[in-house]
Amino acid sequence: MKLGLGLYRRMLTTQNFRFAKQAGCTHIVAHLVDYFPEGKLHGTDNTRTWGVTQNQGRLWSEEELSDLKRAINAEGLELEAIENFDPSHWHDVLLDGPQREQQLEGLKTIIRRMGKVGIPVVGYNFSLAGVWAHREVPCARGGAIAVEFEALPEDQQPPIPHGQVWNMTYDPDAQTGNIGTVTEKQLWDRLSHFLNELVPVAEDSGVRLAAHPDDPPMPTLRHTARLVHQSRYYDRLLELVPSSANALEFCLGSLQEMTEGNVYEAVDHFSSLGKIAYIHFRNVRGKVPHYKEVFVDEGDLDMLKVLKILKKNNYQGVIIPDHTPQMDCAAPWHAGMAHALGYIRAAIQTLEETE
Ligand SMILES: O=C(O)[C@@H](O)[C@@H](O)[C@H](O)[C@H](O)CO
Repeated sequence: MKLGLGLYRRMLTTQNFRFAKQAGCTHIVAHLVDYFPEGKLHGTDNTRTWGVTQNQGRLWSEEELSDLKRAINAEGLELEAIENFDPSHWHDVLLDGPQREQQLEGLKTIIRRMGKVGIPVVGYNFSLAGVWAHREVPCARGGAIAVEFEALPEDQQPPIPHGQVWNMTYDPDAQTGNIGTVTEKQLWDRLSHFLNELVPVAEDSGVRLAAHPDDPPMPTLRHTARLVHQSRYYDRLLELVPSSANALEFCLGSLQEMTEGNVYEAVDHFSSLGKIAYIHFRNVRGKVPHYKEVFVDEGDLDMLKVLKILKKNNYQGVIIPDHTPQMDCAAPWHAGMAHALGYIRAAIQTLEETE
């Protein structure tokens, strides 16, 4: 098992690479979409989104991907994954819009470039409403600020406006109105087309596509269906296009928030199949429709038990904390991460010693 750190676009700096190295990480997961400029997962509602996407008509170039990899390698770390496509690269893939085929070609180009540069994984979240309706509250130990989700009744959930998807605005000049209702069948058909097109290219390029489950794992949100809101839907996703390149960005927190299934069994099942590309290692209290994110050592999930199962199945991939509560100090994000990384590293070392 390898320890990694996820860094948002504006945090991809030498200083943060060193921070990761100092905390015992060997790998970096890089977010290239410019959300979270303040370096934390923040709340979202009708008025607050993840912002406007910055890459309209501009695919990530081979040069910028290799520059990033080089900068990370220079600090003695590996670049394991790019997490999330930019909505400006694939909004019509998600929304089944007129530019769908052209955008799929763009995604293929990105994957080929990643393969050439040697970045082995791209994490994606096939979701229309995205990570929506979290509130920032002091809900973790000692009053640490973290996010809480409490589902609004369906009729109070605002539909997704035109020009917006996955909680970001890709077209600030879009006409008024909204995308209306999207059914489960429509969404699975869109995913199926996406995977059929992309998985063969990923396979040829030596890149794995890794699916994030729904966060929050509600069956619908903002009148649009969700895909993986129970762990069994991960099986359905994998069966659509069987390939080693069709894999999972396995988010323990999201799985624990689901109402059905057993997370330990899911960890056992998907890790024994070799389907986990990398892991979001975070903890929560509660389940949908109401849960809170908490420190890794105070949630409902027994994180050590999870690691033992991974070890039993010889999981060799990367584990990142994903996000943590903010700690009260001059560097709230870094302190939260250092705490989680220290916890995971100690647990992995202990498990390795007992071999
Ligand atoms: O990094 C974060 O803070 C999260 O928002 C992500 O884990 C997110 O859930 C995934 O990237 C999927 O969009």
